[in-house]
Amino acid sequence: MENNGNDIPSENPEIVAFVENVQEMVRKDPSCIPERYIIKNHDDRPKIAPVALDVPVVDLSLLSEGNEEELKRLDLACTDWGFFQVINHGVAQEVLQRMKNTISSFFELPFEEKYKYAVMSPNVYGQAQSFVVTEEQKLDWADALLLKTDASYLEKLEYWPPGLKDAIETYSGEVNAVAKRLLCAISLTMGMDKESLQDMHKDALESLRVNYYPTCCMPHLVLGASPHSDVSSITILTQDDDITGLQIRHGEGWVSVKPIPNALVVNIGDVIEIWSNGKYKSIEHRAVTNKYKPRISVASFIMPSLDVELEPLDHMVDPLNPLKMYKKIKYEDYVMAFLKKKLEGKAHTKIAKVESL
Ligand SMILES: O=C(O)CCC(=O)C(=O)O
Ligand SMILES: [Fe+2]
Repeated sequence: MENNGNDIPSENPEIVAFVENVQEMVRKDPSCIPERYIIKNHDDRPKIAPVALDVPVVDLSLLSEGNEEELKRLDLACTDWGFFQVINHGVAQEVLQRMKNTISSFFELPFEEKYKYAVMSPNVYGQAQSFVVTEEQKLDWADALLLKTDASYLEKLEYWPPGLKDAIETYSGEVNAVAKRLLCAISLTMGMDKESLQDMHKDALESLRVNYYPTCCMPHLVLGASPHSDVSSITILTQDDDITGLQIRHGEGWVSVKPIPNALVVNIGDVIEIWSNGKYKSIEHRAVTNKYKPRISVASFIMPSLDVELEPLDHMVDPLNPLKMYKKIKYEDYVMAFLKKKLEGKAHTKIAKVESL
């Protein structure tokens, strides 16, 4: 492993993730882009202004009232896009703003301060990729702070960077409430009782990933986040209002998710794709960088408990969708397999796919 002074020693040789801190690298020399970040294949390089289409927007207050038209909009969004922006979600603008400000302040701290959180398992701060499995593997132009935010970890606040505690606790409490309301609406659109998905998230896990994408002098050569789908049930994302960075696969190409101020971006994760037998899509997405301004995004992953056995729900295997696309797999095994591989689009979903498909 190359040592440039930012390497974080790790007891675990498997974790070579903390090779370099991108923010520090850019601070020292904004014109330097090491080989390991440059995407060789031209087709995989990001197009900064791809297809101009807007992802669907849904109104959570209407969904929670059971508005039929809005539920239909949600159903289409989950089927055709796998992504949607949520407005009227009830999270106060101040809560979102405080979260973003607090995160910005954290990333402005000297490296040595942030570094203290690098090895404080279960939370980590460091290079954005959790597992870098080969020396050749391309690295993402990003740093990340990973925090477990479900009830069992909220008690272990000593792991949390001071100053972030209050903002994150308030924010994740509110996001949790949004998640519950969304799970109710999605239960309905999947033809189940309102409480069904919530019941399937007893002892749910939740983790929060704060992504920090430093500026890059040649944004067309690197990716902030490599294409991947999330292993969650749903992911709820807050992003900077004035920078477009998230792109999702749609049709033949990539579509930018243009921020709507104070809206939350939600995507269907692999768990709901499996439960719905592929009707709802866990769509590949990636993040691009820019020359002008660092970008922050905060992703909350809502996940079932690790001992849940995933497989398509019986009623989702219907005459329209008669073949089971996924076999039974324990969620823990699914997540572990994901973590051991480098991010490669939807390659990790293969472990749950029925072979003949
Ligand atoms: O920064 C973004 O917009 C995307 C982040 C993301 O996909 C993730 O953290 O899983
Ligand atoms: Fe993601």
